Amino acid sequence: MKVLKFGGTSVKSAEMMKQVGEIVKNARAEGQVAVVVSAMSGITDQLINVSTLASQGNDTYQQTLKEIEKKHLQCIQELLPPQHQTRTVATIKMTLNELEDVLQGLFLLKEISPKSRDFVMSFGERMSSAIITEYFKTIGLDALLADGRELIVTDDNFGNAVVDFEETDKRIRKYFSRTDKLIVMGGFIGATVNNETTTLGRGGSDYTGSIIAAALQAKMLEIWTDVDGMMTADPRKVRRTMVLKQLSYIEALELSHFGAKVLYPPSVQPVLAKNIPLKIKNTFNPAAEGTLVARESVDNGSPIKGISSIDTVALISLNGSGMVGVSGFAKRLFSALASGRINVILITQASSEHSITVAINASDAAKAKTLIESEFVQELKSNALEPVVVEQDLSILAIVGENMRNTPNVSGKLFSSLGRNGVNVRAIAQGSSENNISFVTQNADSRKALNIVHEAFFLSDTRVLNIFLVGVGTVGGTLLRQMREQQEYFLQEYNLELRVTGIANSRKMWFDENGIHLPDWKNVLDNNGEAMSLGGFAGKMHEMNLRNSILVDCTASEDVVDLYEESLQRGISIVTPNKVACSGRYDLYKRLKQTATQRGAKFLFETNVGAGLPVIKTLNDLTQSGDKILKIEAILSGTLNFLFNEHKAGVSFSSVVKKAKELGYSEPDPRIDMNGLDVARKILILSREAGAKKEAKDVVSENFLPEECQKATSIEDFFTVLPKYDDYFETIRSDVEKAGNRQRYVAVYENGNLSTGLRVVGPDSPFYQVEGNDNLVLFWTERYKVRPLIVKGAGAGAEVTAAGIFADIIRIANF
Ligand SMILES: NC(=O)C1=CN([C@@H]2O[C@H](COP(=O)(O)OP(=O)(O)OC[C@H]3O[C@@H](n4cnc5c(N)ncnc54)[C@H](OP(=O)(O)O)[C@@H]3O)[C@@H](O)[C@H]2O)C=CC1
Ligand SMILES: N[C@@H](CC=O)C(=O)O
Repeated sequence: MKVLKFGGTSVKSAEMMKQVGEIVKNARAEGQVAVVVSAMSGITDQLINVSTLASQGNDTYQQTLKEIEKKHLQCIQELLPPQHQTRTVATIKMTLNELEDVLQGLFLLKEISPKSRDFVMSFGERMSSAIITEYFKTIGLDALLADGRELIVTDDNFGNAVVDFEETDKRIRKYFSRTDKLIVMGGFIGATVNNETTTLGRGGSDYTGSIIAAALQAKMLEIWTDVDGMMTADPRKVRRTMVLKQLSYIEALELSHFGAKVLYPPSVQPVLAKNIPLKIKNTFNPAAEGTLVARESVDNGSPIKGISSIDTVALISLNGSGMVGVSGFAKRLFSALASGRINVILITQASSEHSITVAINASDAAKAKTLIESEFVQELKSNALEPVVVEQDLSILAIVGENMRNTPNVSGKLFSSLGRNGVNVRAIAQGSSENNISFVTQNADSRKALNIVHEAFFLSDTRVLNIFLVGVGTVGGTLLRQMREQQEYFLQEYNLELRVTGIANSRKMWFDENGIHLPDWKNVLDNNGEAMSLGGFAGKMHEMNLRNSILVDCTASEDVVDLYEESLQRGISIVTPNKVACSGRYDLYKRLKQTATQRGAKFLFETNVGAGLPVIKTLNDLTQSGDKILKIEAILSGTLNFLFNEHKAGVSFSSVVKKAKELGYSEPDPRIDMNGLDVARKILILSREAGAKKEAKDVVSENFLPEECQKATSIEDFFTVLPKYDDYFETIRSDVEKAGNRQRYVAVYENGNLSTGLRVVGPDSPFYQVEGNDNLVLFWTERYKVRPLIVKGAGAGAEVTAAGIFADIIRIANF
């Protein structure tokens, strides 16, 4: 004997009932079958609605009643051949007349009891089972309709009736022993010994199937629904979920308790007790393998089987020194909650015994608080207890799996992945069975947390980086092109998905949680983008709340820097070539680094010095390995070096400056290169990274830009003024060249002193042969005392800078 239970979506229409007919026919061909059906999808809610409206004296219930009738009659018309329709239509009409009478009674009395509500709710299953039984007969199945109320005996706890298994099993066995026919019955409903209709709780049709299967010692219970099986997580909230092939009863129970709606939790118990396998199958896709629930858990390559969540949770905490060492507090707390029939979902108590926290349904919070306050009225008055604390807008997430038992580092992996992404955990519970670790987070973090944990346990070989890029100019635009070219490579070779989820320039911003199609970013931003505001950008990025988020700042703006601290606080990493933050006030630089460390986020700015060259990394490697920096001497401006190398006889200085801008070497405003500010910022950053507590004012900096150029009102204006000084620069250049020397702009950090300035260097200087837009950095250290450690190469340009930013982004993936 096999018991097949079909849910509401499986019988929602004539078309679906035909599909059910096919499935049942195939099963029947292999042996004895019993079928349990739910009400047609949506009908139970409509029945609750009509009963509420009627009991409120609102006659619009009649309208909904008509809709219920229409849906069933239409189904009959589409499903049954004409000669079978009359009898079934008559049955349904009679049933609906009975319902109408009951509703009329509720309307007149203006009241409803749990008992009459159960009676009204029973009509959904009664009608769907009657229709499908008739249909089965038309396709050659020897179907016989059974009424659940004659077989399932319960107490009178209406709405959630408790089954009398002894009597129920007896009746089921007797009923089935009298016939070989295909028994069809509506699930969800039962009756008391006095024949009062009861219901078994929402989702109770699964339970009916399980009760029948257990009573008949069936070889299998199949739950046919609208998904391919139990998933590793809710697919509406998590992408790339997987169907679980096999679960143990315990795992299925744990997952369904914590919100996986595929299975109604009580339905596991009867089949578990009889060791009857349960299979979850998809009526819409019968070929899919489904999920088998059996005694044994299988190894699926992960210590956990799934993650589930409940999003309507409140925490209630009882704190106070009066609890310490005093027995009976917990008992009184739980008795108070039980007296209000309040279900406790999670419990935590600190070993100091100073506090107990329970998680309950949010809708019970006010009632729970009142009950607790009245139970502990004396202790609260005497301050032995602090006022009861209620926290709302919370979610519980649970990871579930029998293989967690005795597997070290499951909780380590769970909480470190959450911590790295800035998800705060409010409460934790793990049973000693180690089947489940539950934790409480803010509602706003629930979806993100699900994705983080899912990725950590099921997609450990695949990671997603969600990138929010502000600044899509010379460097940012090149970065987008490089990422587009490498996206496929990272996915294939490293299972790393680079998803650009937000972009902005100073005018427009655009977001796409699924990743912006990079070949089109410009069009999309220009044509679809909304007006840019930094508050709006940050707000949207925080609202999206995606795991592994990175804010990439490719502007030269001070305002964008204002976004860093809150982003890091929220666990969003920062990658930037913008030097403003690290060369601004020392306390901001320090705070950003500390916040990143505290929040498990990264703050990476390798391209602040030397563009794509590994200057900061080299310095960090030296200091972290215990070396001591004695001196840093460096050419740090690619633009200035380019100017000194390309300015030749017959080539005007101003034309070379223009070229440096066109080639993307200079700052958006080239005066920042030429007045020495860019180099001053870089040497300041290196000194800070070497451990010095320095401010911008500590850098003695030489500006060789004529005052009129400096004072130009705009960049355009600057380029108009600059040619006036071509002769001035040419005189300096030719004098230096005549003497066999070259000009260089050199920064030095030594003995705590910082300076930058022009130098005339001869062929014996290491700076003489630094070509094009190259940088050269000499690190003199305790270990590199005789000859310095040298970093050399292109120190400016969009390609190398974007590559350095890209490398920082990838470093985050590799942490
Ligand atoms: N070029 C190089 O070799 C190197 C550059 N860097 C640094 O890279 C950064 C970017 O330089 P680069 O690409 O040349 O500059 P660009 O001027 O070409 O691009 C700047 C981008 O930032 C946008 N932007 C400016 N202000 C804001 C704002 N407040 N909000 C949103 N977007 C803004 C601009 O938008 P819009 O177009 O609308 O104005 C533009 O998209 C600079 O900090 C520079 O110091 C670092 C190392 C090397
Ligand atoms: N403008 C800078 C670019 C990198 O910071 C330079 O020329 O070095």
